[in-house]
Amino acid sequence: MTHLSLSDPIAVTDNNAMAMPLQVTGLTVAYHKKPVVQDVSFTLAPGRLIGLIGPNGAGKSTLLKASLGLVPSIAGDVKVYGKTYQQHRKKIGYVPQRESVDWDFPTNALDVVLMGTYGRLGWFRRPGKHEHETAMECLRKVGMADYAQRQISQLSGGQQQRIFLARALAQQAQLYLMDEPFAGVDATTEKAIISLLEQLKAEGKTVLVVHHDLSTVEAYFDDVLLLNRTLIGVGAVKDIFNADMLQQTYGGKMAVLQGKEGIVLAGK
Ligand SMILES: Nc1ncnc2c1ncn2[C@@H]1O[C@H](COP(=O)(O)OP(=O)(O)OP(=O)(O)O)[C@@H](O)[C@H]1O
Repeated sequence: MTHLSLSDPIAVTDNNAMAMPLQVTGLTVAYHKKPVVQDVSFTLAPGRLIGLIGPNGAGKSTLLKASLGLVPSIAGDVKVYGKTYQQHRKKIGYVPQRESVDWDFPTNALDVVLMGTYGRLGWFRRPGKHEHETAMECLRKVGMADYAQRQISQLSGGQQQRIFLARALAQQAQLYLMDEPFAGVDATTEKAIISLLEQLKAEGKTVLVVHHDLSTVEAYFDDVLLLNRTLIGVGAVKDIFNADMLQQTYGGKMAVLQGKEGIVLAGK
């Protein structure tokens, strides 16, 4: 029998070397027995910005929440870098819808961003100097350093959105799931957010973004997921973001017009 000494190289077989950031297979989620996401399967590749597109009530938020284990699924499987969400929790950063949060909670902006560092700290360790510096750096990146001590209830909607992004950045995740980060923000904030997303992509991270403005999809994203309870399509924007696929996604609710400036939706 041979024994390894401490100086021997240890061969590690990494079964997950090729594991993708997010792999969803046959996912079905129901509220009160009514399926709102049905048999959805897709894989997200590393270093991509992906738009999750679909009409109101299509199941976009539910799909994100189910991927994170925040709502139970009744069928299917979700793998994050080849493992369960619980095993790779630290690799995912989640930006929920702004309305889903109690902004009257008495805390300041810096503390909200510090919460992003908790996952890396583990139990019983309080954030120290290093975590404070990380949180301040993230606030700087979203242009909110001057508001660090401000109560979150006293921030505007767009500023709250930036704080959420800073918190996600502080998590130093590999995969980000963002629920409408552009909702209710002005043009300057929108530009700041998109340049942040591009930075994350340049670092090899994957960002899935629920997005409603069809006129910016081609400019912002590499890929799209088209959802209306079932998955209508997934792929590169240039391949599947077209009037025909959008008609299938939005159904009779909208007329999809191909204008000079891109896709235009008109209510019927
Ligand atoms: N907690 C819940 N309990 C019961 N039904 C729910 C719950 N959350 C969402 N739903 C329903 O599930 C469906 C999908 O909702 P979801 O919020 O995932 O859609 P969405 O695509 O994100 O919509 P929007 O674009 O309007 O934000 C909707 O019909 C909604 O009413």
